[in-house]
Amino acid sequence: MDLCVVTALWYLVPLYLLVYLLCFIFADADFTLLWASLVGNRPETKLKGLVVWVTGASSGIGEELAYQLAKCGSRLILSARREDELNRVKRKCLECANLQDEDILVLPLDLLERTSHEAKMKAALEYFGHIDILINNGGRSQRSLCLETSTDVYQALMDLNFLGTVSLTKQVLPHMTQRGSGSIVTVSSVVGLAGAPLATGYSASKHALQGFFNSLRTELTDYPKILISTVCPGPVQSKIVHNAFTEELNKPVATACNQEHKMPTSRCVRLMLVGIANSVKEMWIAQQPFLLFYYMWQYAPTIAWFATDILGRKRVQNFKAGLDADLAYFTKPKSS
Ligand SMILES: NC(=O)c1ccc[n+]([C@@H]2O[C@H](COP(=O)([O-])OP(=O)(O)OC[C@H]3O[C@@H](n4cnc5c(N)ncnc54)[C@H](O)[C@@H]3O)[C@@H](O)[C@H]2O)c1
Repeated sequence: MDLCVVTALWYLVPLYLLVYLLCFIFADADFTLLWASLVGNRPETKLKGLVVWVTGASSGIGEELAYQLAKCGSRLILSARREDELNRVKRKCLECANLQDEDILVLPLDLLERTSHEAKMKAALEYFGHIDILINNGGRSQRSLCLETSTDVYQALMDLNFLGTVSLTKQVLPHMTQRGSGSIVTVSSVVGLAGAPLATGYSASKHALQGFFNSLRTELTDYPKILISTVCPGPVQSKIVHNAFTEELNKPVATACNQEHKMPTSRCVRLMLVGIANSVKEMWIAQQPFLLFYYMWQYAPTIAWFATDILGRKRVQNFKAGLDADLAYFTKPKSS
């Protein structure tokens, strides 16, 4: 081989690896999604005018989805249980975007009341005539040790996060297969791919969603214009810890401290919209060092087990010491 080529390779390969490493250190999403955000379709172009149904739109990620979708010019169906909160979100959408009152339908919905979902679907169709995108976002997390957690809590987590989502999806899907197009986007979690202590039931419900939607996607290969997408965020600023289940139903979380160390909600939602606009089937969204864990779980599970055992032990110790479980990764345990 020519000496010049060998010398060039000698310098280029480490340079390539260095660039790759730097990209990875500063990445906050998987490379497909980051690539789409650099060179792919812009949500402002692709989502304009589409009818998007968002569940869990009264706070956190769902609320931010409403604002960013409104700015993209999407028409919205906002669902959650509290109508007054949804009206507040609607008002803010109208203030920040160029939409008319009739472009946003407030449709209160309880994911647990599965018998009401058919009527909600009818109401949505009567209003807009069709649905382009369903974003299954509503859900609750968990902060409790398995040994102390009542089976009722596990039942409630599966009823809400899994069956509630499946029920609404089953209402919307026939409409999309009839039209031959549409997107069903489901907010799963990093714990839908891996496991985390204090979240055994939550993680199980998100794994169930992953299994359901991964299977559904392959069942729908005759409908190439229907997108089934799952979003797997790591820690994101929202009310999720405050609203989490504990060891007993109706027992509130004791310590939910500030969320500043987590990914800003606006960044998570921007990446989600980029993913939807570019038909990304699975999105990994997390800041480092959490993003590293997704890759380890995917490509080096033995190393992932080792690392999660160390972090998991610390998380449990801190939880028992009365510290916020998320923040506890970055702080020393205190007994008072
Ligand atoms: N914030 C995070 O760190 C994080 C990470 C991974 C995944 N997620 C997922 O993101 C989604 C949104 O959560 P968030 O972080 O915005 O939390 P959040 O608590 O701020 O919002 C949850 C939303 O779900 C709604 N909801 C709860 N129970 C409902 C019911 N029975 N019927 C209808 N709506 C109901 C709430 O009213 C609220 O609007 C959830 O599915 C959650 O599992 C969040």
